[in-house]
Amino acid sequence: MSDKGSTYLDKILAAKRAELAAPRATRSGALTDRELLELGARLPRPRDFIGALREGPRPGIIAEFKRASPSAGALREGADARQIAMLYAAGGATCMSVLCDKHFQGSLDDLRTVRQSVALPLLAKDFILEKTQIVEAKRVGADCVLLIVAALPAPQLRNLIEFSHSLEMQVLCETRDEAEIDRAMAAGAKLIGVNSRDLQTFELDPDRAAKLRKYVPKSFTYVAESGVRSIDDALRLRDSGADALLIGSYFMTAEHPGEALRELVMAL
Ligand SMILES: O=P(O)(O)OC[C@@H](O)[C@@H](O)c1c[nH]c2ccccc12
Repeated sequence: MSDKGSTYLDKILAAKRAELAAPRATRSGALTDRELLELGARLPRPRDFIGALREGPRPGIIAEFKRASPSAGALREGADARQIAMLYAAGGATCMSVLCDKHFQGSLDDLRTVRQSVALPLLAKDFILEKTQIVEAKRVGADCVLLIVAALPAPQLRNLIEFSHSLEMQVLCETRDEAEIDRAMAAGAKLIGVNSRDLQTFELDPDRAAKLRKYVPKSFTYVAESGVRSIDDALRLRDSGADALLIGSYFMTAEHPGEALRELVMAL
């Protein structure tokens, strides 16, 4: 891909900025920081996403609802968020992730549907650039939000982490190298993800999450994100010391997503 040097991530972020700049129907669109905090604080208290990963069997599985991806196209025709969520819960997922961005054919409505269907802690998987998005994610029932280090300058990253924490929401801070891991930890993240897929090119480096494990102290919770395509892949990541595995496509493309998940959980 990459016309004129712009990457997948650049394009998705540009689209997200345009979306955020457009007049919004939601109530939180034009609020001050203080009003946002007040609004967000009144919403129901989130579940303990990190606690579930640390207390459950290791590694915990964060099973992702993902209709499509820019690199692979549609993963599951007509995927139903409620049905998949119930299969994931019954199959033994520790937590769930729901893709909310339109480039993945996702939406906040999917997250709301999943929240109404299962009691698992939920991650809002979106490209978050501002506080309104965190309040909106909380409003539809997210317990944790994704913040991508490569998408956020350091002060903004710290600010969004603090804001999430003040709403009692947790943050999965996504990184791709040692420098980004350092930035995530310095910004106050407790849950650190390493994405084995490069969001600039969507290329997969299957060993990345295992290789970078050593840069994150055990007091943090470490998530290996993307690229699990077999039970062997999951076992390798377990053996590298990942606390949790974030898996989408493998389950979404399985004939029986709940069975594929159950088999994987049994093997770990
Ligand atoms: O489908 P996979 O390879 O199992 O990957 C899941 C998840 O890690 C991936 O969807 C993801 C990780 N970080 C992201 C950031 C934005 C969008 C998507 C992602």
